[in-house]
Amino acid sequence: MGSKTQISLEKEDHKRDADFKNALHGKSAQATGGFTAMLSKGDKEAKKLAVDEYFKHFDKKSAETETDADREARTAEYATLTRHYYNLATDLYEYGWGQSFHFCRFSVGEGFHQAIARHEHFLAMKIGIQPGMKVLDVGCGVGGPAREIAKFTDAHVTGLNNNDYQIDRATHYAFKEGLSDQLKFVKGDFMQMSFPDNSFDAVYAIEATVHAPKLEGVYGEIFRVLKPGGVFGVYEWLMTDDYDNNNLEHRDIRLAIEEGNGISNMVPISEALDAMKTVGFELLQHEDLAQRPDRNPWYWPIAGELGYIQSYMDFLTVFRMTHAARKAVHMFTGFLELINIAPKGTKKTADALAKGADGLVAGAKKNLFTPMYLMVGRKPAN
Ligand SMILES: CC(C)=CCC[C@@H](C)[C@H]1CC[C@H]2C3=C(CC[C@]12C)[C@@]1(C)CC[C@H](O)C[C@@H]1CC3
Repeated sequence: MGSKTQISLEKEDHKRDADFKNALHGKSAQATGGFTAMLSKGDKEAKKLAVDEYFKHFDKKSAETETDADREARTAEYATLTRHYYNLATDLYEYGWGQSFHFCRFSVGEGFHQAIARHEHFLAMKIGIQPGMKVLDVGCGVGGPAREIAKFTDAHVTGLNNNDYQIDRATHYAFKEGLSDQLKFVKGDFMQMSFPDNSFDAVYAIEATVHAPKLEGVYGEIFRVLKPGGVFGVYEWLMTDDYDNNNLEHRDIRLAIEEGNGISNMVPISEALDAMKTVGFELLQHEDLAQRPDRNPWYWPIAGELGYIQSYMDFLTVFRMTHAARKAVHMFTGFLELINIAPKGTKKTADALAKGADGLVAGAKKNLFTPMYLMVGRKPAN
């Protein structure tokens, strides 16, 4: 299951990606919410291409029949796979979850958005962000965490992202919140960053580096751009020690998580720890936060277990994640495709996300998977 093979990097082409974003998303990056954005897309052919490019890696594949070559084909195209995944999934994420694309712990009585923000503050605190620092957010999504951390710490945050549409969304939200002076969003592959050596005071990554074809590659780049003495903190998606690659049910769960979440190859905790040390970090802390004895488990919103709701406001947020609401989205998107309002592939994407969510819940309940393995590492001072 570990990835011992050497990975070659995908050649970047920023013009091709920007042209594709314009064709697929048109002006929808300025739309108010995820659902409105979903319905105001551009070229239907571009959508078909994104769907084909993404699902070619998963269609007709199963844990039973999958070969090493299938996995290698996915990791070889890690950047294209992830870029197209987010071309397809971003609007649904915003509609169903919000603008911070990550899970979190929940304390007693805490509302959904408050818990999400606290998870971000916790990481900012762990890496010691101070006012005025230059901080890098690796895989910044539409910038929810970067905005929260900029407001919370008064630092300057640069978000790095491989998806042009998400960069447009992030830039739009930062402008709307009057944060343009504190935030900047940059296009790029985190396996081959364009930043000079030693350019950031601190770096964080929230549930993003799982998209890397090899953790050593992305952690190595983070180590390079971090100033000596600077600290890196990450919430990593990993398979736990209970995961057994010889168990078909376990492999089924891992593949469902990978397909529903744009991941080419998810690795065990040991591989992440080794990668941190190999690239040179002095490991200050590592802990699976999913193992803390919280009354409400991290996965409860996507499990649709409404009994865990802690405030009336959360009902509206979490209702969208229940099986009933997912089914409604499935039927509605199917209908919109039929009458030619939504481009083909919208329903297929919604279904893959729902299947991925079931995989996440099954993985969590069987303790095979964690989305919040915290690692904090320091780059030694010269
Ligand atoms: C993909 C990675 C590495 C991180 C994203 C974590 C979460 C924000 C997403 C994982 C599964 C997603 C689903 C949705 C929103 C975003 C996630 C929780 C939906 C609830 C969006 C609305 C759809 O109808 C159902 C989705 C299920 C999965």
